[in-house]
Amino acid sequence: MPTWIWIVIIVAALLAIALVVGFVRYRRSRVSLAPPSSPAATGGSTAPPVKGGGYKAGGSISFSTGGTATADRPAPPSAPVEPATPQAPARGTRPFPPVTPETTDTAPPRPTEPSGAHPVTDRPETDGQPGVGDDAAVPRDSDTRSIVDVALPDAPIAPPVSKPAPEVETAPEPEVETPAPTATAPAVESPADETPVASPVVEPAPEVVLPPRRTTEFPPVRATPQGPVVGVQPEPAVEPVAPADQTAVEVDEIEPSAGRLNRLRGRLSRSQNVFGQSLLGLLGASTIDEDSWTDIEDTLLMADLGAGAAMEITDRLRKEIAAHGTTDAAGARALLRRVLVDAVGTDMDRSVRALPHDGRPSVILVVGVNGTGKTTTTGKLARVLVADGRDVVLGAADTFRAAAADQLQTWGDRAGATVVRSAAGADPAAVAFDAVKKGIETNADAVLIDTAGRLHTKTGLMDELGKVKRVVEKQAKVDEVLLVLDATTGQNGLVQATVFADVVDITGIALTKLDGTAKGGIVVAVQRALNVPVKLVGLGEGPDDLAPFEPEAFVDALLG
Ligand SMILES: Nc1nc2c(ncn2[C@@H]2O[C@H](COP(=O)(O)OP(=O)(O)OP(=O)(O)O)[C@@H](O)[C@H]2O)c(=O)[nH]1
Repeated sequence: MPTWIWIVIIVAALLAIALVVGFVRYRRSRVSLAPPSSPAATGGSTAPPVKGGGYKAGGSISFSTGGTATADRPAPPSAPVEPATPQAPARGTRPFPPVTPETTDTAPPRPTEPSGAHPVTDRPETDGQPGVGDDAAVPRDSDTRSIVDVALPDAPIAPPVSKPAPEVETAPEPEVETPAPTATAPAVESPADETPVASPVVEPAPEVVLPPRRTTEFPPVRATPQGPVVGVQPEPAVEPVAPADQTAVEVDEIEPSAGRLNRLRGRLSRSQNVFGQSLLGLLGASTIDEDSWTDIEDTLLMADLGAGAAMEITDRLRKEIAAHGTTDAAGARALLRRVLVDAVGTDMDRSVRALPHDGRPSVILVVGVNGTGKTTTTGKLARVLVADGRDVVLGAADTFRAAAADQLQTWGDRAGATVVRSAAGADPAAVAFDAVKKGIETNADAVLIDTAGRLHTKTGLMDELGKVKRVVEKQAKVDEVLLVLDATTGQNGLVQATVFADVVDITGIALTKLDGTAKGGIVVAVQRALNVPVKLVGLGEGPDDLAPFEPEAFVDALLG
């Protein structure tokens, strides 16, 4: 036979082999899912369809003591930690979606911004990226945006709060007569110079009115003339203190924290179902091909999981479906649930270190960018503690925004917690010091310190938070540094979170406004970026809309 015939035969044979191999590989990359006609038809698949999808976490917020254990970092998440900069995927086939500056785009002009303009426009070097001190939401510096504007949901009449009425106290004599520094520019000081300046504490004396009455709104906070000044009066930077008229305040009935999540059922699923339904829609298709996997990864990215997590979840889901030979939508859904729960992490200590130890109150610093919900979360947490029978002192160390102390005062009054505050513009560290001092003197269980986040430079933030922490630790250990993050700001919030983590040792995250976003994947992203667990989630503006974060309930709500 001539040579050319042999060559033709060999080439034809090679082509045939290549075709067969290509077809087999193509078939393997497709996963066919079809609804089972019967259990037998599905090989006895037992995964039941998940119903409801509401946030059904059964537990209450769990508290623990700090003490020596608090020096330890929480256990790392099961998944590997991504680099701190979320825009730089560790490995990836697609670039991370650009950060959408939706907040800065849509935020109205800030009338009370000191410079008269948004800081982003002031800082061209940021290239439009958010920075420390940028508002997470529409700025609310005016007195018109405080908790007094928030309507409370109807609450059933509950038994009276069985806490003793806090004593009416006069402001203590300041221990140090050194002039207080003005708060506009906290100076970097050596530890030796950080003897806190006793601020002119305006001690509220919440009057407990028994029996408690059903209330649906906070009474307006009425300004009263400034009381006599004790000690050295710091320069008021914004406006004089307008303490609440205590006689007008009633103590709320507070819902017990246990079981309250039933009331929040559905809040999360309503906002997140876009994400969950998209994923389930893709997985429920009759075939899942390469394009489907790409769409699944994109959906995870759009939910703000971060590039690394989105790719890992997609890869693992793909492998699991292939390994289990899953051929039905319910089975694929069960696998998706398991993969997502693992990504969120079930082995992290999510208890809030709010219980006293060593004969001293626990101290919790609440930090975060302004507008994220720090004051609200501080107030909500105080309510949970008080409902659990704890004595709580609140420190209004957010002295930057004039209304912040009033807002916290209202939360404290309504919950029956003591509030330590000072004039606007006072040294936040002095207020924090006074609050802890008060907590120790009154044998309180927990001192929650609300701090300001409006600092336009990392150095300023470091100076202020660092000083607050150091000054507090002259008296008691800081057991928990709770970073409050606004879930609606997504990756923007994540950038700011990493800055805070550089400044203080964050021990827990409170993710607020999860009721208003479909980007619940930020839970995974922020845990990976900071290596710190999400401990609390805010699911509404109501006073009891704070819930413990429970991975499985959260994922169930995502999947609707
Ligand atoms: N929907 C919703 N709104 C929330 C939640 N948490 C807080 N908010 C609202 O977010 C807004 C800002 O809350 P604040 O507690 O004042 O925020 P902040 O971080 O203390 O702000 P600054 O004092 O300016 O630093 C308020 O209108 C709150 O009612 C939440 O979980 N869900």
